[in-house]
Amino acid sequence: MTLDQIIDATSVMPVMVVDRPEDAVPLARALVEGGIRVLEITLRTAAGLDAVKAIRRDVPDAIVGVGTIATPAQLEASIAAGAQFGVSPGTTPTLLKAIVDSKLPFFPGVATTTEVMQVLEGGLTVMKFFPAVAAGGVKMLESFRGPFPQVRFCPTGGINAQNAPDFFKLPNVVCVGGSWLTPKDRVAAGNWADITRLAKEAAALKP
Ligand SMILES: O=C(O)C(=O)C[C@H](O)[C@H](O)COP(=O)(O)O
Repeated sequence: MTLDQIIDATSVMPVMVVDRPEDAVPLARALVEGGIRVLEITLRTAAGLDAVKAIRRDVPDAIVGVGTIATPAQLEASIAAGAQFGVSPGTTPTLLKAIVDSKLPFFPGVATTTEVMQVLEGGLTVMKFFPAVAAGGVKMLESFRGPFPQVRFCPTGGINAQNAPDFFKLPNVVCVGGSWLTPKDRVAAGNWADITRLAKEAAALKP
């Protein structure tokens, strides 16, 4: 899959923190049922890569990416687990080189103009803007448009159903990411119906 195909399939990208491996497949199914197919599984928990493998195997309609990739070794492990794309919170020169070499569709994280320029040096023009609200939110992305009209962003961090529409109004926003679709208490309780409801609401946010 190409990065553009992934972008076309997404509007809100759920940032999933999977604590219990057995939650991965039902959680992914609940999101897909609600119309959210492009999923980011973070490496914040030990279960992350096993969750990717399980969802790739059992939820064929999902498009599965790995988030929180911070090192080339994590990138390699993500590809081995079946990641269809990657996401990082920030971008070091070492990680950028590994991303470019791997050819894996990727949303490298940036929060400043210098970081945007460093990622552009690697030839990548789609970036995760993180932490979106704390780093300047809508105003910052509007300001990025002047010097970087070719760059498209997936803002993540502090975004929810209330403020997401403000981001979708920006021409340089292709999707938004967030953890609000997968509240910890709902996942812990196995309340998949509620997750499907949140996914349906989120899927309707992008005009
Ligand atoms: O773990 C990662 O890979 C990250 O980069 C951070 C997440 O994308 C944000 O923490 C999600 O933000 P919230 O929606 O505000 O919870």
